[in-house]
Amino acid sequence: MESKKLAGEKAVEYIKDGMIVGLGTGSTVYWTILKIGELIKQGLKIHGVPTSKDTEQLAVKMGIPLLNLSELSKIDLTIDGADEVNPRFDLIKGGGGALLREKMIASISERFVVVADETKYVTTLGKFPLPVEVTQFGWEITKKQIERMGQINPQLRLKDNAPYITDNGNFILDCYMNTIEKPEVLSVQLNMIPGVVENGLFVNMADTVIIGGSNGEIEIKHNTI
Ligand SMILES: O=C[C@H](O)[C@H](O)[C@H](O)COP(=O)(O)O
Repeated sequence: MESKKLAGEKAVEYIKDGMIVGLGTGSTVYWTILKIGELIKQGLKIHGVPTSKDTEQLAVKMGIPLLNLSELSKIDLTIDGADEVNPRFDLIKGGGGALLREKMIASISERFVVVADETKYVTTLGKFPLPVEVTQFGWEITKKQIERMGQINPQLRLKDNAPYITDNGNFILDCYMNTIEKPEVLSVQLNMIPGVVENGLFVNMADTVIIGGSNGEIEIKHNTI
């Protein structure tokens, strides 16, 4: 928790007065949102755009004024967590089920800052099962089509013994693979399957990655690729 807090709180240094800030989802960016709440009490003026219903609730609780994505054409800065990050600034996201809104918001952000603890930084993506958001309608067929791609084992995500339902009313297939050699290829292939709404690969989208270490140190990596 301490390394998540380190990374999460550090990210507020990228926020400037007047910015529109995309607010990610999860237990690392949680610390960013709490810190933003404190700064707002001290006079910081920003607007947030939440990437999930959970984040919306937390942001409201912290007194962060919010904007709706549909009112905007761009976002100054988005801060979000990740399940895995590789040295090419590719990410796996969606462990908390928020991948679609997160990707939509990151895609219109001028700067995308990722906060993570050191366990998330890996040489090759894929140990963490890749979340793929699919329509409820015909999800079994979508699952079969993903299986047919080979070396992928998609499993319907469950919560309390029932299918997990995203904020967008869809299901999630967690795809077990072990290694993802070419995230840029896999991402396109998955999104071409009818019934796939979005996948959790964020290919070279991060501009900055802030990594919190268990030794209390913070490492900041800037994307120059
Ligand atoms: O859907 C959830 C998001 O992609 C999260 O940002 C990701 O799962 C990382 O979450 P955490 O910081 O809790 O590990």
